[in-house]
Amino acid sequence: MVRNTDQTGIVVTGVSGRMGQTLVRLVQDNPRTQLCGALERAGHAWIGQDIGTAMGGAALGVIVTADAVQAFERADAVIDFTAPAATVAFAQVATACGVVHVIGTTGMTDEDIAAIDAGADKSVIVRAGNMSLGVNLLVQLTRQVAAALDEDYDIEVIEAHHRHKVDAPSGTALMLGEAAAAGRGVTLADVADRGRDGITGARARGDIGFTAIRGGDIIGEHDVMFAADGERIVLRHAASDRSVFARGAIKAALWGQSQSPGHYSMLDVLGLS
Ligand SMILES: NC(=O)C1=CN([C@@H]2O[C@H](COP(=O)(O)OP(=O)(O)OC[C@H]3O[C@@H](n4cnc5c(N)ncnc54)[C@H](OP(=O)(O)O)[C@@H]3O)[C@@H](O)[C@H]2O)C=CC1
Ligand SMILES: O=C(O)C1=N[C@H](C(=O)O)C[C@H](O)C1
Repeated sequence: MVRNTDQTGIVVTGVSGRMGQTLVRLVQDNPRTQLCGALERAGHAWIGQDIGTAMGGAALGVIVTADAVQAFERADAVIDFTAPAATVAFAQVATACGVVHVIGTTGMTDEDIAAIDAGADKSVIVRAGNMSLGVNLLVQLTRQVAAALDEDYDIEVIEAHHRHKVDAPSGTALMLGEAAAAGRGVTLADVADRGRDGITGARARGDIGFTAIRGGDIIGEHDVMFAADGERIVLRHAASDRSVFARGAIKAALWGQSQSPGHYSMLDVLGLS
């Protein structure tokens, strides 16, 4: 693969995954980006194969590798939708190689995020539980509606995803919960009600509740409900194609090229912060 210096060179991690394959296609289709690396975990069946043929199409001239250092060294950005442990490890390599790290991985602990942020004084990190324009607008709307309504309105975040998803609540649900809490001027950790089961007692005033549905091939649906006596407001986003997340991630990788080191969100990328 010969690097085209007119294009932003992108490495995609977890290339055999749902988001990995979507990203490979969209990076390849975007005239401003060049796929210059394809990563999978050591021992994966795709290692050593051309990513295009591994995905069932034409060869793209990029061989799937488990060597992150070698892949990141010749890139401008890495787009990473994998798993928390992998993302923490990739963050160290991205910082060492000076590439923009766009992180879509969810389910991270506070310790994982602190480990990733350790590199933010030296490199550009863009992380968001949801990279779509629609959800980031929904985040802003949620904050505004929560600020306008008092605690007579019970806030519930309801999310639905495919049967393979391993983390709950979703990263998006947590973003929406944070936005609702910020609108109310409270800390989410103090008011979050997650995983009701059994004799839970009545709902506490001011709580923000979470419900996770898992089934079939649902790509990602999120409702924020404000329920009061006599009326209900529901803000809703439904994704019907993973390309909405991939397009946002590519936008972040391009935007990150002209930023100073730091930890950014998709709201920054979209000018909504
Ligand atoms: N922020 C956003 O907008 C979005 C975020 N996501 C998040 O992205 C993540 C991935 O989602 P999805 O694509 O559906 O999941 P998949 O399970 O389909 O894909 C994850 C990929 O990462 C690979 N992987 C895991 N560990 C490593 C490693 N150490 N090195 C290299 N590759 C590794 C997996 O390989 P293997 O199969 O061998 O484990 C797999 O190919 C999830 O956290 C999800 O919540 C998803 C959509 C949108
Ligand atoms: O795992 C997924 O699929 C998705 N994960 C993200 C999340 O946890 O919110 C974003 C999107 O909803 C799809």
